[in-house]
Amino acid sequence: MKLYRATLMHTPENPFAVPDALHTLDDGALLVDEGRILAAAPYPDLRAAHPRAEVVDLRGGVLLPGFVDTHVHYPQVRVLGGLGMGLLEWLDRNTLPEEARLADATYAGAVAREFLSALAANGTTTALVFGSHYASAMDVFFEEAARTGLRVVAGQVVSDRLLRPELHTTPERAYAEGRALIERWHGTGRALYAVTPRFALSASEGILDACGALMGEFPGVRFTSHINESPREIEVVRGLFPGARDYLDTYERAGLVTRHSVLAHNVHPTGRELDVMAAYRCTAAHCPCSNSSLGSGLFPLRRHLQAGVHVSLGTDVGGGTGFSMLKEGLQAYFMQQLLGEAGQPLAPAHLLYLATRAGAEALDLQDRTGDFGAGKAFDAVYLRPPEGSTLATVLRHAEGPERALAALFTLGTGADVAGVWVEGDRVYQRPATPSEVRV
Ligand SMILES: Nc1nc2[nH]cnc2c(=O)[nH]1
Ligand SMILES: [Zn+2]
Repeated sequence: MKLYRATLMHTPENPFAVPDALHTLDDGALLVDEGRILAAAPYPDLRAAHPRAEVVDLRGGVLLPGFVDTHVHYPQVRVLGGLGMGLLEWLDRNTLPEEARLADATYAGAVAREFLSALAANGTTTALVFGSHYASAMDVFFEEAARTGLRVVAGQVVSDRLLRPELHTTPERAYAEGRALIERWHGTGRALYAVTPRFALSASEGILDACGALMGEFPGVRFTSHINESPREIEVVRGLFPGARDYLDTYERAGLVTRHSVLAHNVHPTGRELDVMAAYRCTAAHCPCSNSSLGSGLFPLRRHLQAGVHVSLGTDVGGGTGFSMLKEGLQAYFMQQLLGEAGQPLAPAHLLYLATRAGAEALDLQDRTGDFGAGKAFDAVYLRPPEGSTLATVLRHAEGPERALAALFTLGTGADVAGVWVEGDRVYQRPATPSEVRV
């Protein structure tokens, strides 16, 4: 039994729905046994009740639930920073040539290790990972993920048109390879499988039906894809599916829109699409850095919330600008500010919820992770800025927890991540500098 003593902040409830959803404990503690949280309470109370528990002293920083990144591409870590292009040109010139290199499983293994260590180093403990087009690269990925201890929900990406020939498969092969991967990896350790057609633009009705067949046969499996990202992409999809009511319908008609579906972007939805997404209780994964970088547009968060659509956050590496969910939170805030009257004002509690609990809900993992409630796994990120940094100064002078949390999102980076745990296992520890005591 361990007591993690720290300033605690979490959002066990949805701040878009209830007031006072931000829970904080200044000198708090989590009582953890075998990776599970038994209690969150003021440190003196838990210490008195459990005098023999080992204390892990994390004072001087803030302990948050581990971040949940609901849209991030494993094969794209090496092509981050491809600026100056819109979505379709960026795919052709920057991204797909790299994705083709993952045909080599040794290359894929090196990329997987780089990708997973970047997730952990940024405090992400659970990720919905867009995979590779190659089944061999997915086996390598799941093996490496198991080694790190991170929670991953991931799947082979499938496409059968309009990319590069070496990235294309067939409906039959997509089904057979998907089935084998699900049987090998879904529910193995901390991994789950997500059926993942790249987007309707690169998927025929036949391959979407093959995806639907997998979803029908394996009810616990998740679904993810892209939707309504850029105006040009939407126009091409309209031409490819003349019978579809809209972009969502290309997935809906194949049985791919469910409570277990996470659709990335949705920057340009119609009213019907929002209503249908709300009815199925599926999620829109908002990727604000990617939308800014690729010039995709300003995400209509308020329209999503008004329609009742659940929204989570994703980094969209490599269309995005890195692995930091703090940066995504800040960029989400900026974009709502820029929308003026049409924007949704975001308080620090909203940013924390979007980066943690909302992602857990998107993946239907809210009983396991996303906040510090009793019974949840101890999945956590310890943010402790280096002495002398601007963030350390601002935190020291912050008037109250909301201001401290706002400072973490405004100024925090990967350099402030001092420790990360999944189910009580430490998956990242910042290398000690000479002036720093290890935690
Ligand atoms: N942002 C983004 N959008 C996509 N649409 C289809 N593929 C991709 C991708 O790799 N990144
Ligand atoms: Zn993406």
